[in-house]
Amino acid sequence: MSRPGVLIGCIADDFTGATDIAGTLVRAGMKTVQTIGIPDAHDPMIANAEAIVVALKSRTIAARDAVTQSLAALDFLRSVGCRQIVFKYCSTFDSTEKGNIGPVTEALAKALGQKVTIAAPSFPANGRTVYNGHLFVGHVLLNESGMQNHPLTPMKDANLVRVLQAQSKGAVGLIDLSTVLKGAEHIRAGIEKATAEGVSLLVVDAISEADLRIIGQACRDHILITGGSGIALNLPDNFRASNVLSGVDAAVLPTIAGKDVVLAGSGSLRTNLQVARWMEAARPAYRIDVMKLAAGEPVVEEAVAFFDAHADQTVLIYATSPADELRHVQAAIGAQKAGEMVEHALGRIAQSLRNRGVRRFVVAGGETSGAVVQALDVKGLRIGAPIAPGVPATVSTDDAPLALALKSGNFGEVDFFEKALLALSGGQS
Ligand SMILES: Nc1ncnc2c1ncn2[C@@H]1O[C@H](COP(=O)(O)OP(=O)(O)O)[C@@H](O)[C@H]1O
Ligand SMILES: O=C(O)[C@@H](O)C(=O)COP(=O)(O)O
Repeated sequence: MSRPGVLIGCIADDFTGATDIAGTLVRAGMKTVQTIGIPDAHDPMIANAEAIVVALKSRTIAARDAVTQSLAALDFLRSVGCRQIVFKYCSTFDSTEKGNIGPVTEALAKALGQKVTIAAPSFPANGRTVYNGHLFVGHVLLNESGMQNHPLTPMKDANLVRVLQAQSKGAVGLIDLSTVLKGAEHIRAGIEKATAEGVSLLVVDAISEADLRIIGQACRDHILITGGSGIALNLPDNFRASNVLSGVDAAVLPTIAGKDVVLAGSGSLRTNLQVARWMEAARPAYRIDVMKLAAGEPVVEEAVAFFDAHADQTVLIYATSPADELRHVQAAIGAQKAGEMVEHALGRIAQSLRNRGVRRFVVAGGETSGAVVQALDVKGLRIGAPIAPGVPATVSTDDAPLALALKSGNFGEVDFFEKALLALSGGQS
């Protein structure tokens, strides 16, 4: 069988989200490459890919910039022949008050000539489900899950129809669970009916992977699909059904020798627990004091000196702090500015540590991962086996490869850092 070319192209609005969906496609048996930004169409790293995930850092930037970047990613993906496009955003629908999920979806749909587009953020493996248009995290509504305190994208409303409507020009509707449970034909009929009524965006309920599978089947012919990584789990099946996948084992990565480090810039509840667990085990940890950073003190140099002083151990360098401390810092400095300062500092620290022989990086936080990966000048990632749901091991595609675990703030069990370090060093996680 001749190589069918790239089948699925994803545009991810942050870097951990990108590795999440890339890992999902790999698990589903597709040879997948994650690019950091938009590569050249002839870049050798994408030569044998069946799926390409373009990682953007567009979740919290101005909506018009997010649209421009996403359309450029779309142009690239179409130029290499992608047959289906997935716009991947967060399973907790992270967005600022002014976007960007609505504007980017509408711009992509317009460019692709698609009248109605689904929004399916549900990710049951990580406890994110959508019921009657409301997003739950575990047993609680999104706005009670800790996400209401997110440093950059506080989510204060769990009603996704309302949230998406506030960001969109077109009308937003709902395909509810009772329709999903009746099967793909009923979902298609529901989509057709909504389209006839002038709806152009449809939040779709899903509380299980089985629901997502049916939705994937129902939207087999949609050239654009949007959602979390859960929706991608079954998309490869649509291509498998037409016998165009190579079937090669997609997840074998080389082991990367060198030192390692954990960098945490997420403010999420789960990362706070993971940091606490590290300290309970009395492992070395350096806390980035954001007020000192803002005052121009040499925090980056201190963090690097801390690393040097613990040469025979793995260190954690973190800015992660509980919600009340975060609020205090944000009130003093401003949320956006504080976030940028922390990201910049962690990026510089990552550069210095690479110069000291660090080759394996565990990074917590989506924006944080974006900053670190860009500072390390990584251009692409090969995707390996999962360390936790939504977090695969990865190895950069360059000549001096780095091993990276890019973790969404809220993903992973409390011992994730240990597991990730083990997985990146070639051990079993
Ligand atoms: N102590 C802190 N004070 C202010 N901002 C912080 C602090 N710690 C982290 N941040 C910022 O909060 C943001 C966290 O976002 P992100 O890395 O995407 O984490 P998550 O994956 O949990 O969303 C980043 O911009 C980061 O720089
Ligand atoms: O869908 C998800 O939950 C993740 O893939 C994701 O996008 C993570 O974003 P951050 O929590 O900002 O890392």
